[in-house]
Amino acid sequence: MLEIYSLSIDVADRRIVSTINASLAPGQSMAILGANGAGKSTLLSALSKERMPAKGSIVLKGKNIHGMPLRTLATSRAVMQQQQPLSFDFTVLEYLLLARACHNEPKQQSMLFLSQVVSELHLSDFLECQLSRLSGGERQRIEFAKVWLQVLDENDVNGKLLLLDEPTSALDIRQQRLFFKHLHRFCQRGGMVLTVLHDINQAAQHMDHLLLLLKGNQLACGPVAKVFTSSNIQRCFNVDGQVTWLSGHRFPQFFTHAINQEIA
Ligand SMILES: Nc1ncnc2c1ncn2[C@@H]1O[C@H](COP(=O)(O)OP(=O)(O)OP(=O)(O)O)[C@@H](O)[C@H]1O
Repeated sequence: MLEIYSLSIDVADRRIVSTINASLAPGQSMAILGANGAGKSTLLSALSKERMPAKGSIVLKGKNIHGMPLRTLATSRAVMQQQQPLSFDFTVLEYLLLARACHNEPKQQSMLFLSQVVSELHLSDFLECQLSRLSGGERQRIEFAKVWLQVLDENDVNGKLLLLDEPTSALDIRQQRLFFKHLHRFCQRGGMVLTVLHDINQAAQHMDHLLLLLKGNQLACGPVAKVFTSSNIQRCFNVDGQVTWLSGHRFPQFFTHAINQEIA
């Protein structure tokens, strides 16, 4: 379980995120939505312990993450940033193996877990490739495999947390669908996913819960059906439009009004 209590975050002496309260149970997924500059990445950086909050607490499996030994934290949650800098030109295999550094295990064991993830995410063909020669979308698929591999253990991914910052930004439409299929499987096995997404309709289709941020404040948080409303989305993004439940679909979608209608 992930619990966030009254979390506020300052950056350069300015309050960027205020009083966030949310929770995520094993098996659940949540998207953080909001306009550019709303504070989504800042919130994610505090949840990953990269940034110290000004107020509030973040509790993972009943323990405050700020009192947790680093190895426990590293094996309990993994973070996929928007862009990972390349320090060395690893092969994909070498790069993925870095994810196991926090597990005190023989290399043979690391290789077994790696094979499991690589086969599940259909990445076998990339293993011998140099990371620097991959396309943006291919690289993003490898980064996703890396976070999955980091938290995997004998109990699979039960109770483990993935924190993802725009994980589909470079993926084509087929790869996006596959990505959400994998994410769904991760949650079915008791994993938790908290992700920043820019595509609000993708979030409404694939996530269980949404956290809407408006200028660093929590505008709404809860199940998609409750939170993904025309008024919330209009307010959150300052755009005219309407939420519609299309027949034959079990999720809502937001359609903006024609641009000339908005201007008029
Ligand atoms: N290092 C920093 N120093 C000063 N201000 C910062 C710093 N990092 C972020 N900010 C400010 O914090 C606010 C929130 O930034 P953040 O990156 O969290 O937004 P976001 O919702 O992720 O935006 P986007 O959708 O554009 O990625 C912005 O106004 C940004 O200018």
